[in-house]
Amino acid sequence: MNLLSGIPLLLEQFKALFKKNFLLSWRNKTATFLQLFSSFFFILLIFGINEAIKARYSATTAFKSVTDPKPSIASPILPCEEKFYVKLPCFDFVWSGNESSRIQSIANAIMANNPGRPIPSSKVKSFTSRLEVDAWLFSNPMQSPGALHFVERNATVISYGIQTNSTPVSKRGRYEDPTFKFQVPLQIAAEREIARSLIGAPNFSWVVAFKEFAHPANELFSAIGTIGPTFFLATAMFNFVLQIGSLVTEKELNLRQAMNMMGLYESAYWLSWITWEGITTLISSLFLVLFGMLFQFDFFLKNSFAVVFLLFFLFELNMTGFAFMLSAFISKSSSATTAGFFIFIVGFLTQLVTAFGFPYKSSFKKYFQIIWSFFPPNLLAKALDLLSGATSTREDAGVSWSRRKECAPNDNECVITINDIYIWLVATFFLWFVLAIYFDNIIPNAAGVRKPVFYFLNPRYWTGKGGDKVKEGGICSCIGSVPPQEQVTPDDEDVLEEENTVKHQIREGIVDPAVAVQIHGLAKTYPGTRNIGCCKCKKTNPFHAVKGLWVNFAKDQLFCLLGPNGAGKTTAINCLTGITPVTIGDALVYGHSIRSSIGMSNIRKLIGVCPQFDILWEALSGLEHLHLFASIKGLPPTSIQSITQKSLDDVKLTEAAKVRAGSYSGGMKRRLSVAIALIGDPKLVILDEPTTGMDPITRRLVWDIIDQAKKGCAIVLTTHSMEEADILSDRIGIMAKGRLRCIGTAIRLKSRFGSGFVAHVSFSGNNTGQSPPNEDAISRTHSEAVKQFFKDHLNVIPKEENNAFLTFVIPHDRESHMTNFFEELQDREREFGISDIQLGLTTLEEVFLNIAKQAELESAAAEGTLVTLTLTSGESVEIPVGARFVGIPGTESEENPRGIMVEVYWEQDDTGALCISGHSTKIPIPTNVQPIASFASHSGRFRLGQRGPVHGIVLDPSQIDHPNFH
Ligand SMILES: Nc1ncnc2c1ncn2[C@@H]1O[C@H](COP(=O)(O)OP(=O)(O)OP(=O)(O)O)[C@@H](O)[C@H]1O
Repeated sequence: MNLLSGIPLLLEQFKALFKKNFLLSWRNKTATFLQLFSSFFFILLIFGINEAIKARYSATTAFKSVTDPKPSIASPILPCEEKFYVKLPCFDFVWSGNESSRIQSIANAIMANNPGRPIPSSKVKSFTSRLEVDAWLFSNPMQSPGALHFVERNATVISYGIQTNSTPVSKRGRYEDPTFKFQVPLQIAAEREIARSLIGAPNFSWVVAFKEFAHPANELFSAIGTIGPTFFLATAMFNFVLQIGSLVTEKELNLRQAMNMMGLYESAYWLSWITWEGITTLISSLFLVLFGMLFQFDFFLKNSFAVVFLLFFLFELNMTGFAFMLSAFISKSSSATTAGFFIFIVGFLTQLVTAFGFPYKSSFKKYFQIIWSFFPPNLLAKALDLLSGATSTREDAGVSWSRRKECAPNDNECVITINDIYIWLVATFFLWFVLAIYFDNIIPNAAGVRKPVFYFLNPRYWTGKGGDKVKEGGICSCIGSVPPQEQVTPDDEDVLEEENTVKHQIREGIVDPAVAVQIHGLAKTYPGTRNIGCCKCKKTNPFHAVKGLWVNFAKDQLFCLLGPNGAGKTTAINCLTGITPVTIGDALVYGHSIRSSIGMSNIRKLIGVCPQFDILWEALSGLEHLHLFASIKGLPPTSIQSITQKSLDDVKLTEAAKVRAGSYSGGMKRRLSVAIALIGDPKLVILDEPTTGMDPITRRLVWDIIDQAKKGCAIVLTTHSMEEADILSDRIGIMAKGRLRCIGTAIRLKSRFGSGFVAHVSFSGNNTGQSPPNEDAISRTHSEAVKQFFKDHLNVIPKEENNAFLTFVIPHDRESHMTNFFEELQDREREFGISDIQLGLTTLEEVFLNIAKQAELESAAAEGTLVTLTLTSGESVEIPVGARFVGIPGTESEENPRGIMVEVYWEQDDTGALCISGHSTKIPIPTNVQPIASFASHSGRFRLGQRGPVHGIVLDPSQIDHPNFH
């Protein structure tokens, strides 16, 4: 099939990723709703606050246009109880000057002539002097709203003064104005009665009225200008948090890595995100402006639509770029909200500072303005200030599109215009976007790999001819020097032969057309790092995970890589897929080197990978996953539909094709991962534990699929299921401790590393142990006879036995006697009471365990790892992990001059580590058997009567040939 490449592939990938982004947003409706419509709630809130403030000032005419102001007549002296805050008993007024009878009569006239309410004398208090009044006011606060001080200068001059409590107080949202409520009535009454007294006309009078100026309605408070920056920043934060969350989730769940492995172009990835976010930003800004107009804010109605819309669009777009940049530093999607909250708080504070005039005033240095403008919320605050200033009064016309480059109407300083703010927002958006891509490259990805800090200075990077060299560890971590790996010649003849074949092919330049992947000397050392964190220094040691792998993977074959946990299988696979850089050596996949970036990009077109853990979007269906990965691989768009349908049929997911992967069972997810790996007929398929979590029926189905996929491609499979390896593989390699320990077909491995053949003899009759005593005795006789027969002919004793069956392990060296032996045994079946004889090779599991034990033994020898073997007889000895034959120190006697030994049985625990499961009966150590040299240093030190552990003597298994041990 011809796959797309170049620009058509880029476009196809872009379309598929854009669709994926759309589907993810569509499925996450609540988040998308908030992203698009959160502005409505904030505009509604601003509207509510605006209305509340207007209502608060409703008593004033400030918000109304007044052309013909109405006079208001000054009120009489009010009862003191009408003061908002007063202490009872209270006085309507107090006065001084009561030594003068004339003043006395003026005060009495004030009380008697108060319009509509003569004041009783109990509500008035008189004093001789002003000082006495002050003393009384001081000791009786809040008991009188005002005081009058009269002084009779001479017959024609009476002077007076007024004191009022001028502190304005409010009650239920209404302010009390002490001047108009108490001072003016007292003043009018005092002047009136003084005038009457001086001119001697008791009815002399005049009217005083007050009028405000005629004035247009004022927009005294601009809610948008004052609280708008904070609220619109909050609106943008919804987008911000969701964008960081989406980007980081793809990194965190290795989804991006999976797409990269399948050949995703970085450019398609970024382009799809920025386009999608650009569209959502455009729509949400449009809604914001429309909601503003709907609520009839002058800000939105008077300023040109284009001016306001462009401001919000560019601001939100800028915040998107900012989110992209920050996402490079965040590795957990759950941290997105924290990052968003932090930016909001910082933005809120800097906007507050901006609202106070910093730094957009001519008095501030230019560089303050430049630094301040790098943070988008500050630019928004300034723009909102300018635009709301341009609509602060009814007469202001706002900023039109053509006037965006001019100073805003009420901006006297004119340090920055709306157009300047647009330019800043666009420029910094590109800056954030470029930084986002840069940081994404130089900050370690999920596999701990990054590009060098100055990678962009390498011309080869831009020409696409390499320059994609990667590094391991963070920027702030010092990678220690990688210690060289010692070159070890394989012990195993097959592994050595494979190594020599590969070396020969390389030396002679032989290109074997049957070979799909040629791995030569591939080694991977995870470097030790020293991370300098905030308060601590984290140090890790270098670790040799793969120690020189030489192997060919043939076309049309399945190579199964087995090995205990931590053997280095996944590391080797990650090197092949380009996730992890190799330390030494190389691999050629269909001739393309994994060490070259061009080679790697060609390899990505050839491979399909089913990773160890399912890498799927919970919200996308199986069909959508296959469509996406088919497009990433570059399958022609016309064929995608039929190919994906077939893939789904193959893995029996047709019925669940449209169900979201999040609701798939573990087995269904694995099947989908296998289908993704096989889509587009890759030439090399890498399946890392593909059948984990599958039930036996589904597992068999997947085995069939894998078996069929072998045609035309090479498959590398890792598994912990020996049955799977046995059934599927053409060749098996078992790795342990980073090295290939054995290689060959399943039969070859069994015959070379298994302990031989397993014979299973079952007896007829009731052998359950419930049989009558005479029958029981007969079956015991049969059993003893068969045991003797095996002992006499093959020199083996049963490995397992009960009344119903006997199991014997027959070593390979007795293979020549077996034909005659079993013929005779079959002939004498009736005589021995045998119902069934089964003969088979030992299992792959046994081979695996033997190899694992051997590797553990080697590493224990190197590292000196010991475990305690407690014998059934009660003694304890320390033995290296994996040791099979162990001599017990201190058991030497005349009868057994070399002492006693046991065979130790090992099994693997849940974590794959070896642990002791039991031991054989004790037998004398044969004279020819020697301890293994590498363990001699701590073997056999007999400590009877001394402190400290007793170390067992590790004996060489190749020298032991005792029937008890087979
Ligand atoms: N990034 C890393 N840094 C340091 N050591 C690592 C890193 N990744 C893996 N290792 C170590 O390398 C060794 C091999 O790991 P690997 O995952 O390749 O084993 P495996 O054979 O695939 O095991 P499993 O069967 O459990 O998947 C392990 O000891 C592991 O701890």
